[in-house]
Amino acid sequence: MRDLEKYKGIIPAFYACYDEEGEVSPERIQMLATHYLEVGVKGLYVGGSSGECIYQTVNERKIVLENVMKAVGGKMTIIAHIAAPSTRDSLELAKHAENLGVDALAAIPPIYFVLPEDAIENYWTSMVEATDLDFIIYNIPQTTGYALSVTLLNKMLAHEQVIGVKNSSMPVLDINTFKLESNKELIIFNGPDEQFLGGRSMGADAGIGGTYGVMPQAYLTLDRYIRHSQMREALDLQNDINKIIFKMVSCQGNLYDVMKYILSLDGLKIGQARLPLPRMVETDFAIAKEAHEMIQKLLTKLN
Ligand SMILES: CC(=O)N[C@H](C=O)[C@@H](O)[C@H](O)[C@H](O)CO
Ligand SMILES: CC(=O)C(=O)O
Repeated sequence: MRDLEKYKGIIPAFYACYDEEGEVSPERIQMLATHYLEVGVKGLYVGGSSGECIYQTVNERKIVLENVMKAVGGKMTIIAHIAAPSTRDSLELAKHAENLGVDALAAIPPIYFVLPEDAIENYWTSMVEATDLDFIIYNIPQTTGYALSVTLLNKMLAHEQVIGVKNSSMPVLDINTFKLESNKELIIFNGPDEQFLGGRSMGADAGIGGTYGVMPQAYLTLDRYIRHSQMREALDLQNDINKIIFKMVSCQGNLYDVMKYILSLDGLKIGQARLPLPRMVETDFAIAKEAHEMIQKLLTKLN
């Protein structure tokens, strides 16, 4: 039986860290990873959507993971997202991640071409077979165009290494369905941060999220309320979190660019989001500052 306890908690999706020229910055990666270790989150999810993996070369993705591991490896749970457009590159990243000693691999389905389900199964299975690591399916239909079926989930769960799903589809019912219809005990990570409470209430064991990185303490508290069945407090806090997310996404610039700017206001400089992700426009800066103030107020209230 694999140890699933090490995944049960708050796992921020790690942001891409660039220098002022837009190059992957080893120093900034180590600085940001160390920051999250000090905040006390359970682990990090490296190289996913928030890590801008889609816009990075295989070599850059390796540098990112190497520096995360250098800073916090062995001190927190590390999940490496290793899906790349080709199976070939994904396998290279999988083996590299295993050599670095990460805890688990995660992968989206193949992107761009709409492929039949058996091609998706083959893609994931090659990654599972490439290493001995735990493997997490990443279900995010709104960006990949493929919604995980219970049939494929159960085929994948037949592999001992496949331990669960990071579920970013919007229906909370999907989480519940995967829990009830799966043929073995599995771990489910809530994806949409706006419904962390909903996902956890309907069976998610943990969370991996894109906005945890700008307010990890808020999600740590929310997770604690849920574990202690303080549902009234949990809903109030989820609402406070959502007002901040709604504020951030009201910017024209991409959410990742906005969150990087917000982190920079706290001295955590990790550059800008990579194009073609839209950068912040002039009017966004005041909105992002407001979001930053809302975060500070919330954290003060929680302390
Ligand atoms: C579509 C998407 O990227 N979803 C992320 C992961 O599940 C979430 O963490 C969002 O970043 C978050 O819920 C903000 O909308
Ligand atoms: C947002 C998220 O979970 C990701 O980076 O994939």
